[in-house]
Amino acid sequence: MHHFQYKGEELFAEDVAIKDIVAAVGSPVYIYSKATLERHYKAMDDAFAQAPHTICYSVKANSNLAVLKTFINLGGGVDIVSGGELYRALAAGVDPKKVVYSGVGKRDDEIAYALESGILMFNIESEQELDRISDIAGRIGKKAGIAIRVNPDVDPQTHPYITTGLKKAKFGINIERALEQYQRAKGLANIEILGIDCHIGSQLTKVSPFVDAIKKLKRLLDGVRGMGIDIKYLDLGGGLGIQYDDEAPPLPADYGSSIQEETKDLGLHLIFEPGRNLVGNAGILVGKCLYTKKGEEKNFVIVDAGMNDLARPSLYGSFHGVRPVFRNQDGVIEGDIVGPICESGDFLVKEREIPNFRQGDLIAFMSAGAYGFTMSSNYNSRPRAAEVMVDGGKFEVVRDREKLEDLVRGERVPSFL
Ligand SMILES: Cc1ncc(COP(=O)(O)O)c(C=O)c1O
Ligand SMILES: N[C@@H](CCCC[NH3+])C(=O)O
Repeated sequence: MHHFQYKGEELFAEDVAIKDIVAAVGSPVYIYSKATLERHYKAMDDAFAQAPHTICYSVKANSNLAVLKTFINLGGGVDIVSGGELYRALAAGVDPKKVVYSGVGKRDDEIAYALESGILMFNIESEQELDRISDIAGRIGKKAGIAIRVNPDVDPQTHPYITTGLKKAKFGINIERALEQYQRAKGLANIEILGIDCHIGSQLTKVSPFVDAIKKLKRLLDGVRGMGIDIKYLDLGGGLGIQYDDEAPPLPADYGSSIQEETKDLGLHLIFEPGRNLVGNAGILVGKCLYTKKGEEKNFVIVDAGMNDLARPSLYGSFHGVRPVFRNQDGVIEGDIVGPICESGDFLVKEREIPNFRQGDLIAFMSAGAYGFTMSSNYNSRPRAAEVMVDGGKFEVVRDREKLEDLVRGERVPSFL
C-alpha cells in the first residue's frame, strides 16, 4: 500500500498534486511519501513484536538523509556497506550501536572509521577480512564486534544478479567453513563475537527460503555455542520483496510469524536489514514526455528521465508501473518509454501497453523508491534528479537537482595540458 493515488483524474502524493511539485522543482524528480515510509517501517517492526529485535534499514536502497531520519526517529538502526553510508547515517543521527556493516570489500580506512564511530558489529565476509579487522582494531586500541556472514547455500528464487546466498556467490563464508572461523575469531584479542548473520538475496516473494536458511543457521549456532561462544544476535539480512507488477510477496506479518516461530527458543536478539520493503513503494520517479515517435517500426515515448536516473529496467529488465499524472490520454498504444541516453538499453518500459502519451504529459514511474536514486549516475553528463519528500499536505525538496556546475566539481585540467 502506498500514498500515490488519483483524486479524480489527477495523481497525488499524499495530499499534494504531483503537478505542483513538478512546477516547483522541474522534472525528472523523485518523490517520496513520509506516511508510506512510516507505515512500512511500523509494519515490519510490529511483525516482530514478539521477539527482541532491531530493524537496521539497508541504506543502499535509498540513502536520502530525510529517509534515513524518518526510520531513525522511529527507533531504527542501519545496515551499511561503505564508509560513505556510515557518514550519511551518522549525519542523519543514527545511534552507532545500531549500525551493522556488511560487504565483501571493506577498506582499511572504512574499517578504522567504523571502529572509531563505535558501530555494533561488522558482518565478516571472508577469512582475510576477519584478520584485517582484528589488526586494525588492535592498532587503534578498539574491540571490534563481529558476526560471521554465513553463506547458507539456499536458493532465494529471485533474479540472478540479486541472489547472494548460493555457494557460487561472492558473499559470506561457506556455512561448512564457518565453524572454523568462529574458532579462529575466538582466539583474536581485539575481536568480540556477537552474532551470526546471513542475507540470501533480494526481492524474495516467498518465506520458505528464509526459513530454510534459518534451519541451517540453527545447526551452526549449536556448534558455535558448543565451543563456549556466547552469541547474542541473529542477523537475518533483508530481502523481503514488494509488489511491482503481479507478484504477491508475503506480508511483513507473515514473514514475521514464520521467522519468529523458527527462532523463538534461541534466546537471540534478531536483527533485520530490510531495504526495498520499506522504501520501494514509498517513492516514484516523475518524468515528462519530450517527444513521441509513433507508427514506424515501433512506438516510442521519449521522456526526460533515463537509465541514468532509474537503472533497474535496463539492468535487470525490471518492471515499473506507469501512470499518467493526468488521466486524459486518448486510448492506449503498444510501445517503449525511453530516455535521452545514447544507448539502446536506455528504456524505462519495454514493449508494453501504455497510455497514448502526448508531448508535455507528466508520467509517474511507480515503485521507484528503492535502488532508484541511489543507483543513478551522471552518465551522458546529466545532472541528477531532485528528491522531494511529501508529508501530509506539504512537500519539501530533500535534495536539490544537480546543477551544471556540479558536473565539473572537483575536476582539474592538468597543468601539463
Ligand atoms: C547484506 C545486505 N543486507 C540487506 C540488503 C537489503 O536487501 P533488500 O533491499 O532486498 O531488503 C542487501 C541487498 O540485497 C544486502 O546485500
Ligand atoms: N539493486 C537491486 C537490488 C540489490 C540488492 C543489493 N544487495 C535492485 O534494484 O533490485
